[in-house]
Amino acid sequence: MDDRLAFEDIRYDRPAARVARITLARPDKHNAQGLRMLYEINDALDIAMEDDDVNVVIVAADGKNFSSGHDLSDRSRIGDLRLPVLGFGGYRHPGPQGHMSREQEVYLGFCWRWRNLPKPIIVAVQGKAIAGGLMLIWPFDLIIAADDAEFSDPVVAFGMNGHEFFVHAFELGHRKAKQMLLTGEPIRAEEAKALGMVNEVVPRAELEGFTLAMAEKIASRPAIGLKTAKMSVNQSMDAQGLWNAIQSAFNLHQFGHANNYALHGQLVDPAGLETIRREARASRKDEA
Ligand SMILES: C/C=C/C(=O)SCCNC(=O)CCNC(=O)[C@H](O)C(C)(C)COP(=O)(O)OP(=O)(O)OC[C@H]1O[C@@H](n2cnc3c(N)ncnc32)[C@H](O)[C@@H]1OP(=O)(O)O
Repeated sequence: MDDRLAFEDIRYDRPAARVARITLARPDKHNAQGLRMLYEINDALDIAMEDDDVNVVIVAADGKNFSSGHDLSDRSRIGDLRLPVLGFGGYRHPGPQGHMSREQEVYLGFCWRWRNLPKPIIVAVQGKAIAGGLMLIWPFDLIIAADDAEFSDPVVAFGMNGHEFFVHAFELGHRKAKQMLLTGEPIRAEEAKALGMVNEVVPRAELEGFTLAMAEKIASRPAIGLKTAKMSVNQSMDAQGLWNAIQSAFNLHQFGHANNYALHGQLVDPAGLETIRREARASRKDEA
């Protein structure tokens, strides 16, 4: 057995011929993404890419919510878990310098790498995908949403511009991107589909089966056609300046952390967390 399959925060399985599936498996924390989860996803994607019997990958999540974003309680450090795979280096520098290196590795680096992998990757989303949770969705190719899915990036409340893989305007159009960021409010599944951000919306109970059926259909096609079609669409977005836009926003993101560091002695404005939690509680009351 491949040693890398001994995962803790995800599962890797093969639910159908030529289909691999990665499942986020921390439902008690709403699939908050600590370093371990991010490195495990990266390893699992490597396994799927190296396997010539896999044509398509599904990314799914256990539990009520797809992901609550970065694990705000994670105190592990790059190098505690395994050697860095992208090697930006400088992770141990204090303050914003080291923080920027770490975010280049585990957020920007991973997301851009995942976005450019040669096989199609389909994400199945239910419940909330908050801030960094979008980084486990937007790098991938097709998005199937349950009818209860909602997408938000409320981190302006932390004094930040948004999460680190800044493709918001490409995903939503510039006006909706601004609304999402400036208000912190979620975009729900049907609206996300109308905006072209989500491919299909299905009842929650049908999410797994629908996604698997689509994956099997795609997986029956030749790998070279899948790879070149994916690359061609990606390159048309590259030609519109996607990568340059992402990097510019990443630099502003680092400025935001440095500013918070200077003002609050930490990388985010601590008042923001309470704002986000209060608004999440209020939205649950509205739903009840
Ligand atoms: C640039 C920055 C990017 C980022 O991604 S920053 C992170 C942004 N995300 C958030 O701020 C999300 C905060 N979490 C929430 O708003 C709520 O949670 C939810 C709406 C997701 C769920 O609410 P409910 O159903 O009431 O569950 P619960 O009691 O709040 O959470 C259950 C357990 O999950 C932990 N948890 C939730 N989100 C995170 C997280 N992002 N990082 C670490 N832990 C998290 C809690 O603390 C708690 O834990 P325990 O059971 O031990 O008390």
